[in-house]
Amino acid sequence: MLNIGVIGCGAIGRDHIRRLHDLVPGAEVVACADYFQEAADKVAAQYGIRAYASGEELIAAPEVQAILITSSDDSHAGYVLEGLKHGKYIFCEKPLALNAADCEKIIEAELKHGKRLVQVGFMRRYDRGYAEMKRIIESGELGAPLMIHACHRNVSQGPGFKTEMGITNVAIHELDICRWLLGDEYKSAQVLKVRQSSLSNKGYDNPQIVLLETQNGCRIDVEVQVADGYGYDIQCQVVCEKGTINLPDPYAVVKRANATRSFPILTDWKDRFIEAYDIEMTEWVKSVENGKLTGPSSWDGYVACVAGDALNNSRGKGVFLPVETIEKPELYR
Ligand SMILES: NC(=O)c1ccc[n+]([C@@H]2O[C@H](COP(=O)([O-])OP(=O)(O)OC[C@H]3O[C@@H](n4cnc5c(N)ncnc54)[C@H](O)[C@@H]3O)[C@@H](O)[C@H]2O)c1
Ligand SMILES: O[C@H]1[C@H](O)[C@@H](O)[C@H](O)[C@@H](O)[C@H]1O
Repeated sequence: MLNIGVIGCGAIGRDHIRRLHDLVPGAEVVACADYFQEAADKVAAQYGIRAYASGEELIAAPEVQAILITSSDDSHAGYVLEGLKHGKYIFCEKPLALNAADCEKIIEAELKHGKRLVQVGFMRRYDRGYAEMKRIIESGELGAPLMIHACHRNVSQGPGFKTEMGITNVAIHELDICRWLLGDEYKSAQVLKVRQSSLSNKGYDNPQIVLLETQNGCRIDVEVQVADGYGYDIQCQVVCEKGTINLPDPYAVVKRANATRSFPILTDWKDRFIEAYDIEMTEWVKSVENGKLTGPSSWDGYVACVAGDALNNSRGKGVFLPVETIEKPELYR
């Protein structure tokens, strides 16, 4: 059994605890912590586990063999570095950090262990639709990929949302999945402010358009809507030389009534990617037990943040900025 401690008992923290407890073989959640003690106490009472007073105490606890970080974005890098100090396996929800500089510190600390200890929560890599798209691209049957048109639409945002988070919190998924699908790296990036939705009247840009160019010359555009008012809608089309590949919509029953065919659109990431999260957690636990992580690495978390930095720095400038990484260490090749 892998004894796991979870830092962050909010929406996804509780969802991952449920799946680790109910579904994932070989996993046991033994501890939790949250900035708000009541949140941790509630989860601890529900599962009969120990609530620690801080993330740091949980990380240091001898009973905790592996750490799951599901606290807010700005706390990730600090907890990952703390976990690495203790040489523990860490699953960190996306983003790995708020910027590339913090990711570099994580890479440096992980390299000292000579093995991978960190996995990043880019769960789309475990989604059946994206996996099949990658298989088709790699088979070469449609020729070279030329372009990706994608969109990432959320229903609404809570208080405190900022324009930059449209990149670091939201589009970060596309920044990972596009390079993974294409097997290519980014060359330059630019974010555009376009005509604003009246639903965005809360102090942040909505929509924004993310533009990327890859080293092989592919062009990528991602529409980022953080408040679309209608549903959680993730779309992706890869245009290849001899055809196109589309991410399937999630399963939905079609209703025929009142001279209309209709089907529901999901509103929550929890439901949209439920299968991907299940597979992600199962594979993570298996790979920790085998002593060899196989999922998205600190390097992947870093590259997404390098592109994210370029995008956020480009805002309002009207130019593409270069996406430049450090040399890729052998550990991540
Ligand atoms: N992979 C995905 O699709 C996915 C989906 C949802 C959320 N996430 C990521 O997971 C994280 C949590 O998201 P959420 O939707 O559950 O948010 P949330 O606000 O519902 O929960 C965050 C929890 O972390 C706690 N917290 C905040 N700062 C903390 C700190 N310094 N130490 C300990 N606890 C702290 C909060 O009190 C809260 O209970 C975010 O980083 C988010 O980007 C990823
Ligand atoms: O934290 C969430 C999560 O990562 C979702 O997958 C994403 O679609 C949302 O935009 C983001 O706020």
